[in-house]
Amino acid sequence: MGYRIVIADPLSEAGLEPLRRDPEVEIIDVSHEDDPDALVRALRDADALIVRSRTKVTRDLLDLAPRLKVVGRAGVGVDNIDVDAATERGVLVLNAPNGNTIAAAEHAFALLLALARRIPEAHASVKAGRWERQRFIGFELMGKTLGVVGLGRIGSEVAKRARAFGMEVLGYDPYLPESRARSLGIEPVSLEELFRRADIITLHTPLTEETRNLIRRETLALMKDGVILVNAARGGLIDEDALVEAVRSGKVAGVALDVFAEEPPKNAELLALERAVFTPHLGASTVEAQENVARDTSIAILEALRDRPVRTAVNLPEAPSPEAAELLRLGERLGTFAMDVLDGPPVAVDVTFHGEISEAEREFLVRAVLKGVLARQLDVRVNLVNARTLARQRGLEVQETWTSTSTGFPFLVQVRLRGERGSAVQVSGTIVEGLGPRIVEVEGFPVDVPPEGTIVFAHHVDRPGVIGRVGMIFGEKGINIATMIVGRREIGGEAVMLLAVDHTPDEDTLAKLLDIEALRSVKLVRLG
Ligand SMILES: NC(=O)C1=CN([C@@H]2O[C@H](COP(=O)(O)OP(=O)(O)OC[C@H]3O[C@@H](n4cnc5c(N)ncnc54)[C@H](O)[C@@H]3O)[C@@H](O)[C@H]2O)C=CC1
Ligand SMILES: O=C(O)CCC(=O)C(=O)O
Repeated sequence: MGYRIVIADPLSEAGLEPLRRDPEVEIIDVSHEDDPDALVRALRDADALIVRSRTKVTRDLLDLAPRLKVVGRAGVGVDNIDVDAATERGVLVLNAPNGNTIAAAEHAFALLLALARRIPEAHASVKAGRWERQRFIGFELMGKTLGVVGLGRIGSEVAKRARAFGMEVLGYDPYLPESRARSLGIEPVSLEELFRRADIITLHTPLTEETRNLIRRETLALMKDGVILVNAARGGLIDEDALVEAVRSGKVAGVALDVFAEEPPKNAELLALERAVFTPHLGASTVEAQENVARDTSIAILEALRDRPVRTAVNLPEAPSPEAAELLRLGERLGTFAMDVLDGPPVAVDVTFHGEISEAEREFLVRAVLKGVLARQLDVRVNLVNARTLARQRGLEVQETWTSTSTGFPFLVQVRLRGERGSAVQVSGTIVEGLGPRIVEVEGFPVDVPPEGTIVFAHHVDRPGVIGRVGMIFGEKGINIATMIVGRREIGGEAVMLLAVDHTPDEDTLAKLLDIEALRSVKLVRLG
């Protein structure tokens, strides 16, 4: 089965090489089409969509792509993608966050140096035949204090370069440990202190509700008179009207912008400012960065299409380990098992983890369990991306507990699915080295079965002859029993039976089983 991958925005041809050489991939490149319907037509049977920043991946656009599995952003910011809408539809969103870090950091410096040495104006003057050496007096970076807001990939590279220029570097990032800032030679400070002390402020945060209009009248008022501002992150971080006022009043002595609230910018007052340097969102526009992000996105898209863990997923936590696939299989099958055995619709899932299991593994397992529970009930595609969202939408309560109590297994995942009117099912599993996922407990009875294929699950009373009669019924129907596991707590007491069968028994066979007096209930579990 091939994959149809739509490319909506121009990307580096060299970076697309992993897709071009994959025999299973068909590329539909509409990036140079003038007709806006070309994208709509291409999306009808697309498996993946790759964008840079031009294409807006809206809820409506996603509705036109019923087969879409993944959207790849060849860059960092995903603010051109409606990630919530993608998540609801089970569409994975991924980005390429590492490939353009250096390009963006160097561009922030290019902007700052261009502003400091008045290069754009001086260049224009020379081109116009003038030689105005007295007009273009700049300022040096050495000894100045740079305030870096956002100390992630780009912010920390900017800080490194600033140190090399002999600048003192202050940094503000509420999500980064102070020790990390210090190890980069950055003095961690509050945002207010950064605003008060910095000669030059450069922004490197994503655009979020918290960072929108980070630079506005009130925050500008805190800054030094004659401050310099650089923004190569997102236009929405600055209230442009407030900025225009501050530049006109001299509060801000210069501004260098690569990004604008609206792109291309329409704010004539902003564009008319002197002591300003503007570029048309070029931060990531180097040959190297574009090749990097296109390659990283191509590789990640192929991983996603082949259901392999993706490190740069935006709406899915980072895959926990190379063994993630086994964990996912275990979680999903425990969910399916519980769902198939439960009487009536589920109202709550309690997932209890015992032993050594990381936070990332727990998150993946919970999503996998929910996927197993929900896939039986819903028409819509359920996957790890939308499992939590769908559970919430359907009012399925999810409780997670993690205890360090030893169970004899390195780790154990216990799923308790609760239904209406007090019904409940409990099933636990683990991964056994060399054997893979195993179900090791059902309804409090110890068992040991791989969560595979079709399983007949029965409650019975531990009496002689029951197992023989069950075997006979299957034999008469020509159904081979691959494995039979019986769990009991005491001789002659309540017991459970799990029979892995090679063919799915029909209703008649199940009814015959129920005729056995000692058999209390029989359920068919289909684990795929
Ligand atoms: N001009 C261009 O072409 C490019 C622009 N960008 C922009 O730069 C931004 C940063 O990119 P990276 O450094 O790669 O991202 P990153 O995720 O590595 O770093 C962002 C940092 O901002 C911090 N942050 C979040 N909220 C904050 C707040 N309220 N105050 C202070 N810090 C906060 C985070 O903790 C994180 O450390 C991207 O989100 C994107 O919008 C990225 C690449 C190219
Ligand atoms: O694709 C581009 O050039 C924009 C880069 C960018 O802003 C990002 O990666 O967030």
